[in-house]
Amino acid sequence: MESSIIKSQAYGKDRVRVVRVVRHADGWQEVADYSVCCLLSGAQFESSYTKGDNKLVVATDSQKNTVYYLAKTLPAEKVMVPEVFATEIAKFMVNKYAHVTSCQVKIITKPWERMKFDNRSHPHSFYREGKETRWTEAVVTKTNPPSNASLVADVTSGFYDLEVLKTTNSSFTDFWRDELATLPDMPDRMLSTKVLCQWKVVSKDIDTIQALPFDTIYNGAKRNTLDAFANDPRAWVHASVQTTLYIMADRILNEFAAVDDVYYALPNIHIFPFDLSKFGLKNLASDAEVYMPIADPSGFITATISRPATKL
Ligand SMILES: O=c1[nH]c(=O)c2[nH]c(=O)[nH]c2[nH]1
Repeated sequence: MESSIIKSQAYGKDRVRVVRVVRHADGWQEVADYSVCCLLSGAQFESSYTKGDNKLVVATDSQKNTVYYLAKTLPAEKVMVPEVFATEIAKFMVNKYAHVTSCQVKIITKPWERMKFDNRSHPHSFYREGKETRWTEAVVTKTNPPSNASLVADVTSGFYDLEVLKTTNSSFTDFWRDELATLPDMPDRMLSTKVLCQWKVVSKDIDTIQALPFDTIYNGAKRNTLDAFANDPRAWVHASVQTTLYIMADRILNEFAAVDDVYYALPNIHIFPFDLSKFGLKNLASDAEVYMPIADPSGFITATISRPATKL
């Protein structure tokens, strides 16, 4: 047992729930609602695992306190953008504690939509529209531990549980045929998925990363996802979830130079026409109007898409 070695370790506080309100003089208010996970790493923590030595252990309780402390003391704009808040927390940890060489902060946001009445946005009332959830994970690392000399940050951001459905303009035909293939060609089908999309910005110094337009990238990723799903003619011509995924990611990479790669996970939530021929009713192929959603199993299409390596 005692000859075992630690291959990696990280510890901290998960599910730190914090709500930050920004109150403007004219009565307009903003809200950010977060669940934060903060994890510290460093070789000197090994003795807390192997020798029962807590001397260098920054209590997870203290890490939780730090999240609230920073939510109050940072300028509001550094708290309201989750990517910036995550990098601020991680930067604070690696700067304050010499023996912390890397800090990983994940923030899940609870999206509150501002209420609108007669097309006018309400100054301080919000509602939850869908299940779609934005999150981010920032990792800040000392380039030359244990010195504080320089820090690099990697940020991965995304959203999950964006549910979409279209009732036509999707197909799946001309696939591999053998004795195990029973699925007929589907030249026109329903398509439904629950989108998980994430994008990565790698190895930047903190100031460069914090200057990126994270809200714009998030809104653009969502817009491109929906637009490619509903409108991109290539998704219709090539016709598979795989093609739709590639088009979505390609559009995000083309629009946002700061994004290094894009990952999607797209379950193909099957909704098949219900065979009513026993009742003398035509409800298959082009006659389909009544469908049965299939809870399980679903297809599951994933890929990470990036730019081609630049030639030197
Ligand atoms: O878009 C699809 N891609 C597949 O790989 C596949 N496989 C399947 O059964 N249906 C679908 N649909």
